[in-house]
Amino acid sequence: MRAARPNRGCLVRALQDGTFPMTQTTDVTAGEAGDPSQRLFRRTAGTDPGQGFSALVRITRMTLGYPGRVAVALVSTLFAVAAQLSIPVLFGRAVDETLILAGDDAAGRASLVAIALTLFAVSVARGLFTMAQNYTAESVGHALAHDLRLAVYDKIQRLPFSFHDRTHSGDLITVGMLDLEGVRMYFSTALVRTVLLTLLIGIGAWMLITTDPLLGLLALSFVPFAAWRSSAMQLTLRRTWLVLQERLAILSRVMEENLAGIRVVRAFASSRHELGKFDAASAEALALSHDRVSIRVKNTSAMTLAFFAAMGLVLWVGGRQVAAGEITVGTLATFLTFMTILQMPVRQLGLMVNAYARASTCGARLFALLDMPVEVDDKPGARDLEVTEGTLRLDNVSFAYAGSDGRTAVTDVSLTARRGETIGIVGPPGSGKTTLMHLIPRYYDATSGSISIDGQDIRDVTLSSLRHAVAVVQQDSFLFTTTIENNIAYGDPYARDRRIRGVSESAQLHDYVLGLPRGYETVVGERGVSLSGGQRQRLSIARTLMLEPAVLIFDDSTAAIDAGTESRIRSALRGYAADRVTLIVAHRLNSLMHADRILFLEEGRVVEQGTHEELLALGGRYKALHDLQMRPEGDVLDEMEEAAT
Ligand SMILES: Nc1ncnc2c1ncn2[C@@H]1O[C@H](COP(=O)(O)OP(=O)(O)OP(=O)(O)O)[C@@H](O)[C@H]1O
Repeated sequence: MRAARPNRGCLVRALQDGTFPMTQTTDVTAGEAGDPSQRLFRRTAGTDPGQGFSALVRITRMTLGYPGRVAVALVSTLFAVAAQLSIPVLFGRAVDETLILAGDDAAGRASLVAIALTLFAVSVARGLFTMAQNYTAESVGHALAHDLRLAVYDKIQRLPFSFHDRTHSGDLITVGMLDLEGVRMYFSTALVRTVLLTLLIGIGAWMLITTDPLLGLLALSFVPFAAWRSSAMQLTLRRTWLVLQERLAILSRVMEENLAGIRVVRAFASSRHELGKFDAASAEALALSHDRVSIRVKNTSAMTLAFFAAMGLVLWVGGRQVAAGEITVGTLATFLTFMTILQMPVRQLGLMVNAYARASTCGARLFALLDMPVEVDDKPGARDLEVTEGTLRLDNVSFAYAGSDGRTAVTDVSLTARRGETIGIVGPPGSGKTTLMHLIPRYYDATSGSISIDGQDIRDVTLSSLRHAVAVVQQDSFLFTTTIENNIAYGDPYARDRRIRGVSESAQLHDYVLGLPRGYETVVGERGVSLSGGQRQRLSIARTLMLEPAVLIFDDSTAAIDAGTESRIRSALRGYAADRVTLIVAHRLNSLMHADRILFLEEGRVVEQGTHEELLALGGRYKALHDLQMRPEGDVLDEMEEAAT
């Protein structure tokens, strides 16, 4: 019976409680319980205050790595504040001078002109210093972001496969883009603005209060309210922004999955169901966006009201004082001008508070990623692998994936393969063939036992030398969006054309490429010419053949190639295989029955091994598989029908 489709309400609820129906790998919370590092990527999860504070200290220290630019930014801020504070004073004096100019007083006029010119010069200076402050502060942020971006990229390259198994690539990209942005803004929006606002409000308040305490307090009365509302607004906006980010991430994953699986969606006529998922995610994002606009509008209006109320009070009280001759009109103008100047920075105080909050959480997440241990890495003092005899040896190798509760995917596998030998590995799906192959180039480290090449334990040699010596033609043949030639020469960008053509011929790709209008210059990959599965696999084989490794692994990499082409590839590689150990994982026995030895894996263990003939004579699992594959299809179907009746 077909399960009922979830209605829209269910989908919205599912989005809210994080149980949105998606594949396991796309669920942001997947694996979180067993793996604390995954909490790193929950954007709405709170950061430990201690971690947040140490992140701020660390960003500040990193910022000091650009002392010249930091000094220029801070000095420019000081001068910009000084210029800004003198504007209301000069303006007040200009007003008083104007009033004194009742008669045609030449000296008074000259003084007014001098004040006007000074005011102009101070305004220009203020503009120039503010420009220098903004430019240098931003440039410090960008330089820091550049360094961190490289560090994040480098880290992602070095993090173990087990980490990538559990982590959605979109989450890593988010850390590398959004979190980095939060850290980038720290110096200009948090630190420099703190200096600016402290000086501006501090010195300004002192100037006003010493001039007239009552009027000064009235002029500053809007500051605490505006600062509070602005900070509260920004922090609320930030919280909703984080939720919005998660909603948008879900939206983009729904879209990504739909694009990647467009054929499945169409084939199952599920467009309406998929549209429902997308609609639910989008409606959530829309509702949040409305909330955000409403928060912003309400708070901005409240701050404007507070400012004009304070201004009204200053005018009322100040006007009475002017009438009573206690202060001059110029002094009142100074107070009003100062309020106008102070208004914008105070209203933006929330941005500063937000910049601290953002930098602390973004920084904590970013540093958690950067500080993550690289499980598979070079040992201190590791030496390059030296291949002499070219012998590969596995001694009682076992392996369990992280989070598998100790259930081993590979158990006690031992094997010795000498140069020139070909070893076939066969077994039912999930029996551990790929896992075993991934232990040899150290994509994962064996949980117990050891693997060595020419007597050197692979954990004692450098990873780069090991991966030059062990090449894997993967199950999934990933192509870069570039020419066929560049894709083949990926492991050796300076390879001569002749060599590229040679490996392409061995992989039975050459004739196909020559048939393309642009030949080896044809661009492939996501947006280029689409190659068939078999052509992609042949390209992937050609790319690996460029490496001249000591151990060559074919991980079910000829499954999409027809038997005739595969046999031609095998013949072409005969000489090549004589110079190295070749391991062939395959489901089709035709692909490996020529091997010198064949291992039959079941539930991670080698249950049978020998040559093709020996295994047939043994009459065990290999023979059963052989009989199944070699029998005419009709016989198998008859047998299945018989079993069913
Ligand atoms: N990255 C992973 N994380 C956790 N478990 C995994 C991972 N990859 C594979 N496994 C599990 O390890 C076991 C062996 O998988 P493996 O891919 O090695 O089998 P296989 O024999 O190569 O299968 P197939 O023939 O289908 O390619 C399976 O139970 C599988 O679910």
